[in-house]
Amino acid sequence: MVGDASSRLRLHDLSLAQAKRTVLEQVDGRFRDGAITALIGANGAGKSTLIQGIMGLLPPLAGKVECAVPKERRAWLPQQLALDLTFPMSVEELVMTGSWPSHGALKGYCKNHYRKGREVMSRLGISHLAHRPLGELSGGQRQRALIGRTLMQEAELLLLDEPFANVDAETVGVIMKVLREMADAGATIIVVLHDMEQLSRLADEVMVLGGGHARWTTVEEVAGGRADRVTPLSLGIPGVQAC
Ligand SMILES: Nc1ncnc2c1ncn2[C@@H]1O[C@H](COP(=O)(O)OP(=O)(O)OP(=O)(O)O)[C@@H](O)[C@H]1O
Repeated sequence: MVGDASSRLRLHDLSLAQAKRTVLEQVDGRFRDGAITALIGANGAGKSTLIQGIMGLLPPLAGKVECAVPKERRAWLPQQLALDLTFPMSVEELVMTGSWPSHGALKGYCKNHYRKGREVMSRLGISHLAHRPLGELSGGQRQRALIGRTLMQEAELLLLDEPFANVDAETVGVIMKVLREMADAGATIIVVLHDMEQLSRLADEVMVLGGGHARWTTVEEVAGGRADRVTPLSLGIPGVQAC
């Protein structure tokens, strides 16, 4: 069942491949609306692959992704290394592009867009950087601007791939606060994380990838270093299955 109040993103027996090589098999699960799910696993376990599959950038080998979040409310923040932010654009211009998925890229902005853009930059503490070119930002400033873009978009499904890599501690705190506020407003958030301290601070639920499969565990299990030994859990969400 898809589209009920509790979970607008579900994976059914999902298998994904990169360059014809199977990376993940039979991944099942529901991602709860309003929850932050940490996606963890060793390098090469398939975390980015799963994110690409959920975003529809990688067609399934088998199974399916069911997502009831409208396309214009889905946002994906790739790893910073994968981003080319050298093109000539200011922080404000980047944030404003968050309105494109729902408003269109060619219509121009009205004063409400600009007001909202200013609010978003203020919330992230980057108002003073509004006219700074992206190429002149630090890693943390850049990440705040990118999160600002997703706020401008009013993202209801947000996938973030290692959002705290190369980011200062203050920015980590600011971004965590904004992500929690987005989740409290009902957004479904999935975050690839490597740092267990960040996971403990941020995550409500945890999906572990390894050996080509996924399983659900809890923050407590991961914090206790037992994630590799837990049996699949439903995390209290009826119907969640794990491999
Ligand atoms: N574009 C690609 N072409 C071919 N193989 C790929 C491609 N992208 C990823 N892979 C392979 O797919 C597997 C899963 O990679 P993926 O990037 O999803 O892992 P990850 O868990 O995100 O790793 P990391 O923690 O290092 O970012 C790896 O074996 C990787 O080499």
